[in-house]
Amino acid sequence: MTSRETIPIGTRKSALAIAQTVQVQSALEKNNPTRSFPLLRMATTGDNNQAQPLSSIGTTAVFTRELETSLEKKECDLLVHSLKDVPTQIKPGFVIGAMMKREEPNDVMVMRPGESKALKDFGKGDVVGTSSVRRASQIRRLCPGVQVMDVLDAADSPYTCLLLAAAGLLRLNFDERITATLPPSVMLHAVGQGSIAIECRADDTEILELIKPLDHLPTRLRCEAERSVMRILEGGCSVPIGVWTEFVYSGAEPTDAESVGQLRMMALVSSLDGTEIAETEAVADVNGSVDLAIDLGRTVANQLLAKGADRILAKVLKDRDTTLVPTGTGEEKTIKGWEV
Ligand SMILES: NCc1[nH]cc(CCC(=O)O)c1CC(=O)O
Repeated sequence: MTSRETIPIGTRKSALAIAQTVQVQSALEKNNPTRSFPLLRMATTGDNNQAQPLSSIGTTAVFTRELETSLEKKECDLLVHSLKDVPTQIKPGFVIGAMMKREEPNDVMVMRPGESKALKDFGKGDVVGTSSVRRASQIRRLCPGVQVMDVLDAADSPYTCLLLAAAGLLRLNFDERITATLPPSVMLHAVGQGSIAIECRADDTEILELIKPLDHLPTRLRCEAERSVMRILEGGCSVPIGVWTEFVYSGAEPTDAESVGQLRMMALVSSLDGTEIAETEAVADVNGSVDLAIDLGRTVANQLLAKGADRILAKVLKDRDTTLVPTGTGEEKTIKGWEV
């Protein structure tokens, strides 16, 4: 087969999606100066139904399905996604050929310019803006009495703060709007948060070779471990699972960026009101092996199940059907989406 000169990249149209895709495009252009990588921009089910609950339009692949159809029809040869949005079970015939070096995976707090308030001082009267059930349940647990409101709900701004992913803000050059970065002792981030995934057809060896240099092993190992936890727990649906992964070293931290020590993972599953929680952690020598990273995820998932995660998840899924969620203030609100 002759090598392709023009390699279209499929992407969503949002500002964040385009910023991420341009990052991939630049890296590919740099490594392959004789080839071109035009962008093919598409709207997805998730983009077309922003006023509707994600749960009512289907919870899986709402941001990836149309892109995969286009990849299948060979209208494009690779897709760029936030790894966080990619279902843990990839459709047969497709693979994540690269997970790019992870941006800061943490969630952050954004307040009005010049304002700041420590989360420990949050309570009754404070309104926290987020559409994520994972962030909402952890913040309710940490700050009893706070009101959590969907970001889409507010006409004017009643919020003390918003909770968002650091990665999205950094990629859109809103660094200065970050009031505080939340460490894992405060909030565990979403599975895969902060990494960009490049998806291609599983049998397209030419593209697999082309994107291989963009795969970052430490990121791959961390994210495969995280996705393994989710795959076991979710049963196909988005649920409030928070994770944290890091490499730990017995001696001094090595200077080699690709070096991987022991992989440590923390994880939790929380009820929507934050009152019930299963949390755990584990460490394993993964020796650069994706299979061993996946095993660590399995161990963590089983520890969570032993601590009652299945009961909490069953309740969360039941609450999702009614879409009414207690806010901790005695009121009930409708969750518009099931972003994690
Ligand atoms: N939920 C939508 C979404 N999907 C990916 C990101 C940010 C980038 C990333 O997590 O890698 C965001 C925004 C956010 O959660 O604040």
